[in-house]
Amino acid sequence: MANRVLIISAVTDDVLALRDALGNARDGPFDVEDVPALAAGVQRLAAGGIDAVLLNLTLPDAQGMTCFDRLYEAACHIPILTLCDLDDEAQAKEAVQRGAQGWLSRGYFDNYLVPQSLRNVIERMKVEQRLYIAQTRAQITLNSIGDAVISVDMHGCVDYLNVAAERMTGWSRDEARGRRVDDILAIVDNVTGRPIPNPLEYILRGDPSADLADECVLIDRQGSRLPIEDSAAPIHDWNRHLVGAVMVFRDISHNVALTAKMRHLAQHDFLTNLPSRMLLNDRVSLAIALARRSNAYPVLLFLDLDKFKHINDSLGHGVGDQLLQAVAERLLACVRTSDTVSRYGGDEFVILLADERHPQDAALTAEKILHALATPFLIGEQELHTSTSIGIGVFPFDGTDAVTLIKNADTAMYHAKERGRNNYQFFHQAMNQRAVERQLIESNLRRALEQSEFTLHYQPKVDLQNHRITGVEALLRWMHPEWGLVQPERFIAIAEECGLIVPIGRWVLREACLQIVRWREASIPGVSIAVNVSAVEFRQRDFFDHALAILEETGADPACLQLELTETVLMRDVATSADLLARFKALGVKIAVDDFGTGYSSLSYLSQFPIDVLKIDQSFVRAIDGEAGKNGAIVGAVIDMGRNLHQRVIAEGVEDEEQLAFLKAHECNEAQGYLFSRPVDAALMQAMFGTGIAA
Ligand SMILES: Nc1nc2c(ncn2[C@@H]2O[C@@H]3COP(=O)(O)O[C@H]4[C@@H](O)[C@H](n5cnc6c(=O)[nH]c(N)nc65)O[C@@H]4COP(=O)(O)O[C@H]3[C@H]2O)c(=O)[nH]1
Repeated sequence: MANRVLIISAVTDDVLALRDALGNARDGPFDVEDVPALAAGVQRLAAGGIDAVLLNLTLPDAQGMTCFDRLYEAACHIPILTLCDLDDEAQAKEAVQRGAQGWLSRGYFDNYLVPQSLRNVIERMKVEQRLYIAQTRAQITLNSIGDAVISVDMHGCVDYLNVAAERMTGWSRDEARGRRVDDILAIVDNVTGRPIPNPLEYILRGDPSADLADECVLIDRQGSRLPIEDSAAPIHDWNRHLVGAVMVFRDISHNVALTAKMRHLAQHDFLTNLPSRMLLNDRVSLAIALARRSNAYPVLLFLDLDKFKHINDSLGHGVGDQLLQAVAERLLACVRTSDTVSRYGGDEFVILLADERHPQDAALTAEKILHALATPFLIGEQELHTSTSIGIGVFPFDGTDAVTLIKNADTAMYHAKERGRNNYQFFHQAMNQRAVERQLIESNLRRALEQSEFTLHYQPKVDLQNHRITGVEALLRWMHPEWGLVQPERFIAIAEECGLIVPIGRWVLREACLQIVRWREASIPGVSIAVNVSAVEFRQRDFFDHALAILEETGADPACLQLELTETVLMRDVATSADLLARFKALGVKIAVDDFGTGYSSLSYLSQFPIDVLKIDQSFVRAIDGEAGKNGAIVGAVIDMGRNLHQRVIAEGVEDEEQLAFLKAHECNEAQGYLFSRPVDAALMQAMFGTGIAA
């Protein structure tokens, strides 16, 4: 099929032959003024299937060139040939530059160019144009994608870079072209930092399956490091011969940063930013593995803040959190950067001294920590005092794996707590016996209720003006069939931890109410019995309902029942406590604040509760040391405060006459202690009501 060529010519004679040769062409003559019409015509014809446009380049000046521009524009997608004099090659080249896809010498026509040759030229030009379009499209695509593309020839020399590759390597296409690819970028393994051969080399060597590093880093012209993900593929010619390779890579710094952030979050404590329990385990395992090959003795310090719960409960979690952050900072300042300070949970911290050469040196670090935490913390307006108990476990003596080592350091920490807090203890095997005993007590406690192994003892409270018994405190005793009498100090805390305190507390309350009724029936009416209520019990939603049911069921007079709660328990949730106390008050039940002076309660809050009795903690009473002493001053102040708030003040743990004299001198209302009587069983107590108190 013949090609359809549009011939546009200002002078017709030199293209007439061509027109004749092609048979189906259209032509001029045309003038400059005709250009707009021609442009419209070209466009129309282009849509109708013109194969090529032949322009006669005889318009010499700038104005003429502008005309050509318009026509090229109108003939978009159609190959444009330019006809010119051989002598005026420069002019023809300019036309090509402006958009013509080729040019023909007028000499062709003078020599009677055969139509077939012209058709070949047109066909070639059409192919070239298609190639041009495809190439342009590929070029635009390659430059608009975010991935970098570099291709090399068979010698590994760069022959192409897209814009992203220019940006990421720091080399422009012109600068890079012809250089070896290794000169313009280096790739190293992100983990080992060792250079990795460029994947293009594998391809050129015919080894596309070679193992490439998962995490690699590109080093650019300036030496900056950029994490990348790459892939490479061979380039073949039409004979399927390898002629080069292309590498595509992308900047994954954002992903790497995100992954690192997520890993950090997973491995660190949100509040203090210290390594979490999980990361600590890894570090301990690693330290143990390294220690096996060196002379190191990794040491673990297990820390628990003393009385942190009091601070958290009475001053709120916000203050507690800030204190933990401040403690974390001080701990970090006590160790080397190669050591690990981790938050193990709540108020527990574990420190790994990974490279200790002399295990006994851990004692120095422990002392440093005790000293660092001894300075009060200023949180907002509050000056807070805390201390810590530290357990120390040393590899390999106290455990040869992370779990055992941490567990034993924890056990040693408990031992430090039992030793009066604010001290450190190295682990030794005997401590494990203590842990075993805890376990044993817990399992036996479960049985004790069903087997009726509990009983209540009573300790009298004495009016200091007339030495009359004003009431008693009920104190739980556990008669174990094999172990004999077990004191509350050995089992109450364990019962609280495992939740058994709830059924045990209900038993105590029922038994105390039954005793109120029994004494009433024995003609000793109006004996007030104080019952200890632990935090776990008080927090039970149905605590009030159960207490009410017990009062109703036993028929005990609520006015004879007194609930003893520590200030910490009351301050935990002030609104709920106030509500609950108001409900008990409405029944006629009395409220006493136990262990007063040991918590952090704000007096303004305390004054909001309907409290009948303040019980001064026995630690203050025991240390009454004369008017000038600090504890004496505290006891005196509490007595004054209770009097002003119209509350009765009871001093606990009164053991000697000197204490009694001091309390009397300060007009303390009541006292309780061995000076008057130890806790005794109900029968002995009943006898005491008849005979009175000796002291
Ligand atoms: N050194 C000395 N100690 C004196 C003196 N006078 C009384 N004590 C002891 O001090 C403790 C006073 O009870 P607490 O402070 O409520 O402290 C009680 C209380 O917190 C808890 N507890 C006892 N019974 C119960 C109970 O039924 N329920 C709950 N939740 N806790 C109880 O166990 C703690 C210890 O009870 P106990 O061993 O019976 O110890 C009693 C009592 O025997 C004294 O002059 N000198």
